[in-house]
Amino acid sequence: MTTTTDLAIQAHDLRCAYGDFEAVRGIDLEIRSGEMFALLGTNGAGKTTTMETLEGHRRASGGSLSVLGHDPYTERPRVRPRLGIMLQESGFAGELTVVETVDMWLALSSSPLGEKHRRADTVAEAMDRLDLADRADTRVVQLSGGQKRRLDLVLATVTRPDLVFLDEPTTGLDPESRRRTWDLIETLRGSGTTIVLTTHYLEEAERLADRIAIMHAGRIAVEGTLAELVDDRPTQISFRRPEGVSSADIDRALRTVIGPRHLETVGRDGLVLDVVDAQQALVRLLGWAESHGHRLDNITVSQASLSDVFAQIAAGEQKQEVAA
Ligand SMILES: Nc1ncnc2c1ncn2[C@@H]1O[C@H](COP(=O)(O)OP(=O)(O)OP(=O)(O)O)[C@@H](O)[C@H]1O
Repeated sequence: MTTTTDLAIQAHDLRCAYGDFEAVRGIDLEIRSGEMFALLGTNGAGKTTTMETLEGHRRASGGSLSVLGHDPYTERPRVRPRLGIMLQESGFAGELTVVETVDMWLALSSSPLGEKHRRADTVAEAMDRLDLADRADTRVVQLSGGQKRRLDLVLATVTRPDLVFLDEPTTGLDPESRRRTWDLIETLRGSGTTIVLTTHYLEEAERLADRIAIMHAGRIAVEGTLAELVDDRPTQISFRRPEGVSSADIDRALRTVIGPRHLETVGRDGLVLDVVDAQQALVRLLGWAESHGHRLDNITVSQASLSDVFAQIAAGEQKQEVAA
């Protein structure tokens, strides 16, 4: 059982409004200490508003919220020193060098890492971790987009916060930089830091997050581990219709032998079956082909993914728009 003290963030019926418009419409969140939690959502779902409220930048318009045991808005001085925040857009002074920027950030932050010698060690270590050591004396204005993003991450984590908010940490990075950033985020989590992440890259959430919530229209549509989110979704088996077998014949045979949840023809002769038990369906499919002397080409089996879950939520959105 999770006790309240294990929770870094606890929200109940949290609401956030812009004037009369309620952007966040009553969400419940329980994020455990040391957990990596991904907050995803369709466009305009309310992720940024939620993050800003959790960070203490915005006052909730309803419900209750506790971050590290305090109200992040009214008790900001108690919460802020323990937070690291990586924003989507950083406002660095371009004329400062990388090391000056990190040093100034530490000096301004209310973190306990105040002493000068410890500060120097911390800056060097952080820059090293993020492959920015050879850019220490480069002016920020001269950094590439990817290097700026890594500097954002240095600033969010250099004070060794208990709770870090990462807002789209790998947007604009090439695949190699993205992978390196993922490694760093995993190292951060390994050190016991609680991390709340937003991202538009679903594979990023799949790879990094312990639990995932997908928001839609101000509410949390689904929430759980990746396995919980995809578990009751069908697996897809696809293959090419064997030569000499008509669509009607194969349709009849597959419905009898496998009984798929859904059967679809793709293109001229591609077939896609949604099945619940992939192993059983495959055995039956191959048995049927063998016994009838058919050859099945291009067989693929694909497990349901986060993108299927996301697509279904987004499709619900389109239906609502049409109905509206
Ligand atoms: N300052 C504001 N004033 C009025 N409405 C706002 C304001 N900021 C955001 N909204 C609205 O609140 C809703 C949620 O916006 P929010 O930026 O939190 O969504 P999001 O999930 O981060 O979206 P996206 O992924 O598209 O960036 C949207 O309908 C948006 O238009």
